[in-house]
Amino acid sequence: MLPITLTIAGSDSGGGAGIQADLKTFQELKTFGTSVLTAVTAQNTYGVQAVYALPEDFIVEQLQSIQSDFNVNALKTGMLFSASIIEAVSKQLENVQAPIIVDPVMIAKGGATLLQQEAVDAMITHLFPLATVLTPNIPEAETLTGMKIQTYDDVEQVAKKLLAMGPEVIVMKGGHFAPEQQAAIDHIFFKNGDKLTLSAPRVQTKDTHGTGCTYSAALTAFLAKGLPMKEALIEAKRFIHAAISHGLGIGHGHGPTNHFAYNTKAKVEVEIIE
Ligand SMILES: Nc1ncnc2c1ncn2[C@@H]1O[C@H](COP(=O)(O)OP(=O)(O)OP(=O)(O)O)[C@@H](O)[C@H]1O
Ligand SMILES: Cc1ncc(COP(=O)(O)O)c(N)n1
Repeated sequence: MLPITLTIAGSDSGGGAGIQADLKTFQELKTFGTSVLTAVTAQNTYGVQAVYALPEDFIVEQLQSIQSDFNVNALKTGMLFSASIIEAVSKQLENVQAPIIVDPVMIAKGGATLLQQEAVDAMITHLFPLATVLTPNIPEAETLTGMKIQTYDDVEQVAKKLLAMGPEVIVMKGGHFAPEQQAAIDHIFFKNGDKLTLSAPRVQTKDTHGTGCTYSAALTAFLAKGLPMKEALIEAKRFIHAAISHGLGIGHGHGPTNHFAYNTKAKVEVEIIE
């Protein structure tokens, strides 16, 4: 049976992030992608020009349509925008057995707000207890914990605080961490105390629009296909690295990543430290 994936996220008219990045990734990884739209953005590679959030009851309606018909094997959340959307979505996910990947999207590359300030608390209270994996970038992890991250020790302390909020796995994404380093390193922490570090060469490119969305969508797809957690994390890192390495040169700002690359280009070895 074809694995079924679901993304609950915002639309990016520019096609590089949000629902569009998620569905492209789901398709490339041979899963059947479904979607629940939370908001629509007018967006391109320069940034976000406008945001229109959908009414909560209509978001719930979409989710109920999927839940009443499909056996979703894994799902992710992306842009959730407001406290009321987070509350409505979380309530609907309470009895879900499939893995839930929470990408705590807050701010777009150009600085636009994709999560209202007061929604941060709602995310921690209502959604984190349901999360299997949480995938913050460094600024998001700082906002969620009120702690500053400068060293590896800080990364570990922050991850511990996030684990205490409910998720089983925390992926501290390294795109924003130590950009002078030659590597893009993700530090992963498990509830049972295990750690996993995944490192790949840092690519010098401005085409990184949608990296976070694409990464969490790839992780969702690999989990939906039944890969064990560590293997799914490693393959998702390979997917995003291929996508960043082979930019498409689309648009005039921060271009999208290449969702075809994992299947069409030679694979880069990811360094795995356990
Ligand atoms: N220049 C780069 N070269 C290689 N890998 C990268 C680069 N930038 C980010 N990554 C990887 O991409 C994934 C997403 O990380 P990142 O920290 O960029 O997420 P994000 O901040 O949510 O995305 P965005 O910046 O698009 O909002 C991680 O695995 C990270 O290591
Ligand atoms: C609709 C939408 N959702 C999410 C992001 C963030 O994208 P990313 O963090 O992957 O660059 C975005 N720019 N637009």
